[in-house]
Amino acid sequence: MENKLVSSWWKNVQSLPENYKFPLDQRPGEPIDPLKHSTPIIDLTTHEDGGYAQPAILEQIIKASQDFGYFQVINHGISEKLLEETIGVLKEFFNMPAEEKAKYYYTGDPNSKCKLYTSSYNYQNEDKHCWRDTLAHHCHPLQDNLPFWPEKPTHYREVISAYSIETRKLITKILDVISEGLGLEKGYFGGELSKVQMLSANYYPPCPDPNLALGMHSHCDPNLLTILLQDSHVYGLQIFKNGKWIAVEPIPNAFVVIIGCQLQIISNDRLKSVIHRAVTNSKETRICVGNFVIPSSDCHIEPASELVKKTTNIAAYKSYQYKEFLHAYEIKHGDFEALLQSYKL
Ligand SMILES: O=C(O)CCC(=O)C(=O)O
Ligand SMILES: [Fe+2]
Repeated sequence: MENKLVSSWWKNVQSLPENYKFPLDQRPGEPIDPLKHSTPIIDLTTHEDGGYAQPAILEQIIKASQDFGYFQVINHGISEKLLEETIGVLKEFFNMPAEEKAKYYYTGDPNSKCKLYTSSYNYQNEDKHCWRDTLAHHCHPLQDNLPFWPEKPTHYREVISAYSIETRKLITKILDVISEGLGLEKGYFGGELSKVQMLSANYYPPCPDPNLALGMHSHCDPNLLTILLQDSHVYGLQIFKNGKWIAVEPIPNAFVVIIGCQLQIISNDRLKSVIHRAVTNSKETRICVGNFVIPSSDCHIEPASELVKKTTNIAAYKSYQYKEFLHAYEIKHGDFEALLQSYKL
């Protein structure tokens, strides 16, 4: 079972196995160079009193979330050391011997609290596999979830605890700016809307033929908001805009913030959920650590009534429970437009 993990066998192959070669229409192709494109980068430097150094932050975040559905944040307050340790301990995890990783291998048990899998949860039924392994577990509340995390590498729990606490603070800060920008009360996205926090770390080893393979399929994130920590210099993330794939420049120590489907719906289409994917490269391993803020499964979701009242007065989406949306997402997540359409009023 454990030998399926690409992190355990990629060094033994010279060419890409057939079941990793995607059909022509799904192959990566040449993305648009990010440097020819205005990537939204937002500086979160704060004054001593906690206020932002740049007064325009609110408008910048809302504009980037409207126009792109994603942005990058720099000077966010999380130490470089912690970010390096986080990437480092995850690299160590995926580089452990196959027998050690086998303890966490996902066997299809939906109750397992720490899942290590390759390509997707649906490996058995896939026609083609993605060139990646993923380690996923919940991280909030910390004390309830920590006992299920990997015990090795020995400093995994210490580093990832600190990382989870710091990223939750940053996410809360960003969500507070978004709520203010949308004219909603402070803390609007707290409580049930952001009850769950999940870490999902992706490991993409060097791929023998990156032109034929994919690291992660094109998708939108079904949750509220995601922040991604990328390896400091390895390209891989791409976003889809105006019919084209654009590479997202890896900026050292920055986070990529991705607007999830729930934020698009709650904001009544003011903010956009971005379609994105990951490609591979032949030279370097890439790690991308995702932190997903997720509503509780019973949480009722609908366009925020205060926002609807202040704007069009017409809610674009019906109300539903988050678990219903997630179920629909699992069935048709490749077709983002159809998914959102099915919730339109
Ligand atoms: O590896 C990446 O850059 C993409 C990760 C991602 O989109 C996800 O985990 O949902
Ligand atoms: Fe994603």
